[in-house]
Amino acid sequence: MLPPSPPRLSPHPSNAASRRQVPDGSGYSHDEDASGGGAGHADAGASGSGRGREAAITSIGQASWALADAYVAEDEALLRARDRAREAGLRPVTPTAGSVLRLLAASVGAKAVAEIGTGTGVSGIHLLNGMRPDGVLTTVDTEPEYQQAARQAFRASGFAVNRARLIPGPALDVLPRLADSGYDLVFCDADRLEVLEYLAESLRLLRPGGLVVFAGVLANGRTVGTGPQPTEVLRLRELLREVHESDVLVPSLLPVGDGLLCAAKR
Ligand SMILES: C[S@@+](CC[C@H](N)C(=O)[O-])C[C@H]1O[C@@H](n2cnc3c(N)ncnc32)[C@H](O)[C@@H]1O
Repeated sequence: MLPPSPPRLSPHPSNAASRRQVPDGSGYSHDEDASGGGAGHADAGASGSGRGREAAITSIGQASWALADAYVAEDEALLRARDRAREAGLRPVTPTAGSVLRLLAASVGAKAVAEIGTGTGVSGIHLLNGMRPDGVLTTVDTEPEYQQAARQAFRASGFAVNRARLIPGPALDVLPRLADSGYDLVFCDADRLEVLEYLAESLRLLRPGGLVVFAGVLANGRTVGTGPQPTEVLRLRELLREVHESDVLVPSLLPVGDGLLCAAKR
């Protein structure tokens, strides 16, 4: 059965597509051109055949993902930050992934969160929304102009200036300066080639019971793809293996957005 169409939950016009966007589990990342026929395109005329059944399932999947993203109801400040990310060619977390970050931050009662990859502040706002009212987000990015946009977005969302510490610079230079066991949650969303180093740093930064979260671990399906893959995909596979085999981590791989790998530190 198709999920109910939610008139009050329909995506904001700036999320809904001027381009046609296919919610296929990678949220807003997957654009389809106006001629249709993309990988996730439902073929209503083919019902009854195997292909038709598959198309119907895909269509239900798309509707479900659209509902999940729309359910979050992002406010104006978040939508503006999202627009700025799009203009900058960045790929922020999807609304659903953002809501998971908010949930996780709230679940651990996060007072201190470290974020690698500020972007224009989309994930940062979701994290701040879940953190304790006196919590501080420490967020690192190589690009000062993205951080300036994020600073404005945090202000527009109503967060006091002292709720966010924005540190410009390469993550692997900045992270060693952050305190051991000083963080409740570490969110990694920067350079996929460095994910193994981010994991090592996260284990040092997290208190016992803290959470580490990696965005984009499915790499648009390439992580499970066959054939030769770029180095960043090989790194992501190593990350998945390392987290899975770790004695100190309790992991879960959520097929949300482009894949959220979450793990609690024992
Ligand atoms: C996908 S965007 C982050 C999006 C953001 N988390 C959000 O959801 O709004 C990745 C960001 O990582 C930053 N970045 C890339 N390599 C980095 C590095 N080595 N150290 C710190 N930041 C880096 C980029 O400048 C970019 O802003």
